[in-house]
Amino acid sequence: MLVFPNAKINLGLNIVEKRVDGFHNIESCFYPVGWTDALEITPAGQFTFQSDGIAIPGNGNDNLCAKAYQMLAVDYDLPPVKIHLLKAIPIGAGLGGGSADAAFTIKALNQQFNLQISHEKQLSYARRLGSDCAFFILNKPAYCFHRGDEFEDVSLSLAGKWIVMVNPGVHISTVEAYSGVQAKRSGKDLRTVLKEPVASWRDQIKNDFEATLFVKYPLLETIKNNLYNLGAFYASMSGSGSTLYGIFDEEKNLKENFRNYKVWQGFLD
Ligand SMILES: C[C@](O)(CO)[C@H](O)COP(=O)(O)OP(=O)(O)OC[C@H]1O[C@@H](n2ccc(N)nc2=O)[C@H](O)[C@@H]1O
Ligand SMILES: Nc1ncnc2c1ncn2[C@@H]1O[C@H](COP(=O)(O)OP(=O)(O)OP(=O)(O)O)[C@@H](O)[C@H]1O
Repeated sequence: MLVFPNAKINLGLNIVEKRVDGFHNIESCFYPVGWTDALEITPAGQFTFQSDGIAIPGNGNDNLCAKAYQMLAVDYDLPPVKIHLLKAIPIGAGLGGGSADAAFTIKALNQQFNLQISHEKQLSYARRLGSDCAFFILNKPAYCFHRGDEFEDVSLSLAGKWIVMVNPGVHISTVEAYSGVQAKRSGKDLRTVLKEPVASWRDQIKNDFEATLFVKYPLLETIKNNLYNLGAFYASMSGSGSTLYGIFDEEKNLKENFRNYKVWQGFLD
C-alpha cells in the first residue's frame, strides 16, 4: 500500500502552562498542507525499514514508522512487512513530518490488514508515539489543546488560498524550542480570533515560539517579514520552527524569491 503522509502548519500557538510531566499544555489550530513524504508498506519475509531522500537522524529501528509497526505488532497478529519511506518533508522544521509518517503507518496497517482499529484507538496509539502524531489520524483542520493531542472541530476553511512554505535549513529540536519559552495563557481565545476577518489575524494570532527563536535565529524573522512584504495576508513560523509560511489570496510563484531555501507552495484544501 502506498500513502502520502502530509505536513501540518500551526495557525497560532499559545504555550499555556508547564505540566508536572514536563510537557506543556498548548492551544493551536492545526491545518494540513500538501508537502508530503511517500510511504510504501508491502508484505515481506521479514520486517525491514528503509528510507531514501532526506537523511533521517538515528537508525531504522528508531524511526517512528518502525515504532508504529512494532507497537501494533504487540497487540495484533501482523505479518512481517517491508516499509519504504521517501522522506521529503524537512526534519526539525515544525511541520510534524515524523509524526505524520507514524500516524499514516498506523492507518495504512489498519487498512491493509483489516485490523478494524477504531478511530479512538488509533488516536490513543498515535499519542503514545508523540504529541503531534494524533492530529494526522483524522488529518483535518482542528483546534488542539492539552499536549496538542486533543481536538475540537473548527469551522475554518482556507480552501483555495495559496500557501508558500519556506524552510531555511535550520534544524530546531522541539525540546530546545520548548526549553526557551515561558508559558503564559493568552488573552483572547484562538477559536474566537480565527472566526474574525483574516485581515485581523496578523495582529492577533501569535506563535509563542517566535519571540525566543527569532532572537536566536534572526533569519527566521527576516523570512517572515519578506512573506508579508510579498503580499501574504498572514505569515508565521510553524510549530517549533524553523519553517515559515505565508498565506496569500492568489497563486504566487515565490520560488525565485527564496531560491537558497527549500520551498513548497500550493493551494490549501
Ligand atoms: C511544537 C509542536 O509541533 C506544535 O504542534 C508540538 O508541540 C511538538 O510535538 P512533538 O514533536 O510530537 O513532540 P513530542 O515528541 O511529543 O515531545 C518532544 C518534546 O517536546 C516537549 N513538548 C512537546 C509537546 C508538548 N505539548 N509539550 C512539550 O513540552 C517535551 O520536552 C518533549 O519531550
Ligand atoms: N519518519 C521520520 N521522519 C522524520 N523524523 C523522524 C522520523 N522518525 C523519527 N524521527 C525523529 O524525529 C525527530 C523530529 O522529527 P519531525 O520532522 O517530526 O520534527 P519537527 O519537524 O520538529 O516536527 P514538529 O516539531 O512539528 O513535531 C527527528 O530529528 C528524527 O530523529
